[in-house]
Amino acid sequence: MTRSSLPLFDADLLRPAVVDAFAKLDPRVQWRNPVMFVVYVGSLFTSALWLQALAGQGEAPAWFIGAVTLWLWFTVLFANFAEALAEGRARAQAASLRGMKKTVVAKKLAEPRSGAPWTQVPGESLRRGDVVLVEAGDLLPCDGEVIEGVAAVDESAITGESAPVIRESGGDFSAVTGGTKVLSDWIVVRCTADPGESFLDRMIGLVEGAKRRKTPNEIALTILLVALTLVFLLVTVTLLPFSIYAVNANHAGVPVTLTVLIALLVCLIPTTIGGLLSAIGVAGMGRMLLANVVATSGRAIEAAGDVDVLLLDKTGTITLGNRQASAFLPAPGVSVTELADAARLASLADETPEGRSIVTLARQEGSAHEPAADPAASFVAFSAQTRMSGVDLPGRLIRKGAADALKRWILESGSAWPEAVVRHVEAVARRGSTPLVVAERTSLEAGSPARVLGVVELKDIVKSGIKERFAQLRRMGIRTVMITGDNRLTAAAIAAEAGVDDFLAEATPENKLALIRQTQAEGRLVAMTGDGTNDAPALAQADVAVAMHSGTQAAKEAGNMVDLDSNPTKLIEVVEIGKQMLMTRGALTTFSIANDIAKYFAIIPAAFVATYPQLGALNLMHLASPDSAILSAVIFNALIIVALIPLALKGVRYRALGAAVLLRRNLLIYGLGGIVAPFVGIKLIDMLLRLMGWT
Ligand SMILES: Nc1ncnc2c1ncn2[C@@H]1O[C@H](COP(=O)(O)OP(=O)(O)OP(=O)(O)O)[C@@H](O)[C@H]1O
Ligand SMILES: [K+]
Ligand SMILES: [Mg+2]
Repeated sequence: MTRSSLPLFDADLLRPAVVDAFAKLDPRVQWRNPVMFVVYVGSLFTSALWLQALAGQGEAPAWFIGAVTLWLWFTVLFANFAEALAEGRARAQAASLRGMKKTVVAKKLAEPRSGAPWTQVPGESLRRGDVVLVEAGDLLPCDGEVIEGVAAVDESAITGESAPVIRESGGDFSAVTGGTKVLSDWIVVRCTADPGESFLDRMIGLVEGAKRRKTPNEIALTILLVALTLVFLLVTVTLLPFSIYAVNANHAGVPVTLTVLIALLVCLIPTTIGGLLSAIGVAGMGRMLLANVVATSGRAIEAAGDVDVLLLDKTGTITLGNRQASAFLPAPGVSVTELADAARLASLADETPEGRSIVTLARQEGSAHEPAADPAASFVAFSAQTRMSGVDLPGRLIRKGAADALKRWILESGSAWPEAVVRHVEAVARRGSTPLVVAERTSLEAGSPARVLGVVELKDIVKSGIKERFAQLRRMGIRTVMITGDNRLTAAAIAAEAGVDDFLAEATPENKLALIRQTQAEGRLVAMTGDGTNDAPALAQADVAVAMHSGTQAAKEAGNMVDLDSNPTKLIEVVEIGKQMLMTRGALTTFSIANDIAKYFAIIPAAFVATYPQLGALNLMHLASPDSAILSAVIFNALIIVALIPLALKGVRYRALGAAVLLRRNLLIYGLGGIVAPFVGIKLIDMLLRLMGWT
């Protein structure tokens, strides 16, 4: 689902933004933005000069100093306002997600199991590690992980999707989010976040000014802007002695005033981009939320604009991930019932959806005897490293798992790997299903008798519409690679069906991590989309890491974005938003610097015509008077910030064109626009001032 965009200038957001613009006059806030800090100090300076003028000792007429001062303060306030408005919008969007964060009464369990006594506590008192019981009709009091039970959960408050989802312990569907509602049955949940630290809270922290950090690109741009500011500061400061010297040498003219010098400085430094820079970044986060993506890192949004490779996990990301056992294919000489019985024994303690579905299918296939809970049985849990699970009974070890893992296990015993099983495995894999081989040994000693019992087919479905979306990513210049723990044949079948560019099969979490590191070492920016706990290390390493909201808590913690729609191709939007943000920043920087050219013509002749009358010839714009020229330039400089707020908040339009074409287009529009706009704007303001009788 996509949330509807807020109107750009919503009355409910405008008022607080205006108040906030004044609150941001705090020098500690201003200090964070060096370019605007110069304007801030300049405004303080001219304010003092104005007071002096009111007292009758002004360097220029009080009305002139007063008017310049007023517009310098407006410049600071407009920049503050842009930032406050962007923050307000992003906050409002986040609040629409947090709307359900009401006070919830939690049933806190004394022990981490169902049936333990519970006490009622307020949801805010819960800490990481606390265990709660959530029953039908209850709201989830915290973000957490299901450790027992299965329930249908209404997550519409977060995803906007009305169909309930199943949340259960064990597999990749165990994460639950605070504020969502359990519709049926019950679950025992371990809280994974302290109050105020859920991923939604972190995202909100990111848009709040106080906690926001500059991204690497923002820092680089800020350094450039500061360097420019320093150059202009130096130029302006040295103009004063020159002016005084010229007046003394010629015994004629008047030296330039401090007010004019400060006005000149503010007009020349890159205030347009300086004033809008943080608004552009915050607006990017807001746009992510509109796409139903909660970003917890500004740096990741920026990196998204430059992504080269997208790695995706298969199960749960490209496919629906609800792998269900659909058939038993016994080895020669083994009956279906015998295979079903063994598979069932090996799955009794397997809490993954795969394990549970095997038990269900075994019952349907006539595995009649309910295996008694054998006190001597010890269960071997599934792990992404071993890629198998099973049970150890006295004199009988049963395993089920990936074919290559089981093959190694069987060959260790010295037994053969039957050809018939290879054929079953291949047939299942070619259908895009996951084959699980079931086998048994009498002991782990080499040479102990072993037997392969057959293959269980786990069916999964490729999410619809995915192929077209991958084609779109290809057009954007992004390579898609599927990485899966599954075997090569299944991987190849799913890769072909989904239309990815490449795949890596039989991958362990270490392999996934290694692939990302290697790709990054080649100088490429890597995005990763995944849902499972075993994807967490890879997600933590990727530059842009989008965790599926349907996935595990571990995946969400490791990623730097969560897609509430759990849509693997959401990266298309994420990339577009990233590119749009980078382009907006570039466009406004170009515009801001191009602006200077016109300002030279407007303000320099005006500032120094009193000192060097010959400069009058440079008054190409035929402005009314030197005072009017300077004031018009200052007013234009302030108003252009307001005029560009919509562009900063909405972003320039992104089109899937080549990078070079885009750059040329933007240079033309914003470079040329930046040169022309002030000539027109300053002239108009000058005429208006004259009409109103100000100058
Ligand atoms: N419960 C289980 N018991 C035994 N073996 C399993 C179980 N679940 C999965 N396997 C086997 O282990 C392999 C890897 O596991 P898993 O599917 O979790 O890997 P993955 O790296 O997350 O890949 P994917 O992209 O498919 O999610 C599976 O392909 C399957 O052969
Ligand atoms: K400027
Ligand atoms: Mg997985």
